[in-house]
Amino acid sequence: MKKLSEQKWNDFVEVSLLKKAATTWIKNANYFNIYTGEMMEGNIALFEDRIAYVGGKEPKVDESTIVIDAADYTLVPGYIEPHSHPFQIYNPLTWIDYSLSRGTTTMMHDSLLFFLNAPQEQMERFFQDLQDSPVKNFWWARLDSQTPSPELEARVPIQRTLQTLEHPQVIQAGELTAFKRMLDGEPLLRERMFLAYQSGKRIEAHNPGSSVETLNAMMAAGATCCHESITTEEVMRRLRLGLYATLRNSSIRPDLPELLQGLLKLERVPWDRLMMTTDGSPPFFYEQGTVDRLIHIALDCGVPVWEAYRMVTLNPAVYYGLDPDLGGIAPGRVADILFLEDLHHPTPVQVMANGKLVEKDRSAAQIDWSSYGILGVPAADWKAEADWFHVAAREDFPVGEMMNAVIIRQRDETLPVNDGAIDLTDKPDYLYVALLDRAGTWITRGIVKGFGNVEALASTYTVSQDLFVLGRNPEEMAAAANRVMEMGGGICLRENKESLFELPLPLLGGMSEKGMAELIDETSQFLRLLQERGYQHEDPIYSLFFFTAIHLPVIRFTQDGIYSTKQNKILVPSQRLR
Ligand SMILES: Nc1ncnc2[nH]cnc12
Repeated sequence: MKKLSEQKWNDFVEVSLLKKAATTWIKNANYFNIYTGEMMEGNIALFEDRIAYVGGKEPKVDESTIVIDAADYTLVPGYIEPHSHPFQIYNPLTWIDYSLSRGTTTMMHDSLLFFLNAPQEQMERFFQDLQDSPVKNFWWARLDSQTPSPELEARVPIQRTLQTLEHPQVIQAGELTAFKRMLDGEPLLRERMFLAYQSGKRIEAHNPGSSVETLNAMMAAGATCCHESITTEEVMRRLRLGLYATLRNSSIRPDLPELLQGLLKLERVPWDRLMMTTDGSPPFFYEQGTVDRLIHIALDCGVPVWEAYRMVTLNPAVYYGLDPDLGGIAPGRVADILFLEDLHHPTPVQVMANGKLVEKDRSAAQIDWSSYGILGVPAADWKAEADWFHVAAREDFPVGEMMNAVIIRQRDETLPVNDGAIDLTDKPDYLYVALLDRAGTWITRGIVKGFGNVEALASTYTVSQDLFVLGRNPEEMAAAANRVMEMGGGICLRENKESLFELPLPLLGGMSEKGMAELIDETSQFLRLLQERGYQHEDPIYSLFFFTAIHLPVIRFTQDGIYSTKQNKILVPSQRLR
């Protein structure tokens, strides 16, 4: 956090001594003391963006002091999202803006999108320019790309990891999804992890299902927190070893209620080592709120009020070493203050960030994304054709069977054949799928079971940044792929020879510039359309995103072909298109 100049610091101390006029006076304040769990009454005096005084006395005022009567409200500190992926259809600006409207005043963001797409200088300039935002934005240094694409991976040289770790806005390293490769001794990952360890910054692990032994090794390597618990036992396993645990409620892992109910059965809950996150869900998931919804859920589960608020304010501030500046309504802290109806309604009526009331209905700033290296999808000089999507027959084809939205198991099957190609006519729950690069030079073809019954769906929204196409009708799959490229990236669902749904994603083929409200409507419609066509998992948007991610088991679609994470090998190779 920025420090005050000596002059400002002196003025600040004078305001706190009640000798110099406050710039803002919040009077009749009923505020929640996050340090003690007490409701307090009194006055809050600000000097510019900071809280100078909290107590029973009235501050000194002058004609320029802004006076806010808070008698009708309960005040709590601004919320902290400790684990944000700011690029899931929304872009960092629209995501930050929406989160702010729901009370989040500090965010820790994944920088993956910049790592993979923007040069270091442009990424750092973006970090810098975002400092004018009312939200305090911090970043993570990504240690692995999750992508099987060697070209993308090559954009994160070791020097870059080091430079990023040294950046003052970068508060942690991780999340390390490739933990197994790191523990197995893969030199590049070991080297990056060592840099993270040496930096002294927090290191976010990503260890689903890991044993005590694996967690031991992760902690020896430097990990300090993990957000991957899906049972109460896994939460406790982390806490017992001394890790912080972040409880997750996301579109693909809406685990929070169960985790909390399990914790509440324990004799003693180490609440101060817990945080909560929404883990970068797509827009439709945020209709009822972001961090504010996490508090709602916690209160509904019977979590004591103090603990529910602490997990998204003081605890993350302490964990990240920011508590002298953030996480409470207290002298010296940044004036991030939420005006609530009462503690049982965590969605704020009014948000104050950096000592200023946030205008309602403000729209996110417009910026020239290209100046930060965030470009569109280049126009295609190729057209997909139906026969690109015919899958050559073979015995025991490794069909990918979706176990949930993102976990795909291998199911070897000999499928019906017509003219040398797999014929799914009598297999309504199966789809042809293909991954091709945006330049139309290679293609990986496969079969997926359990996504539903769609004629054609194409998406540039993928971790590997290629084009993923799936469906039952190769003609229409070609049309959907071509349409998505014509749109300059996005998602297109086709049926009966027309587009049923189109979502242009002009930023890298993965993000929109539209505001959150619009994106909530559009992605809700997409979810509904797919559910009507038999999609039974939680989130088709994450399904599309993660078909190409290699940190999830088992069948993944990559540039080299259909890949098994279990066998660590290509099962069906890709083919050149031209
Ligand atoms: N590992 C991950 N990478 C990118 N986005 C994510 N959203 C949730 N988990 C993610």
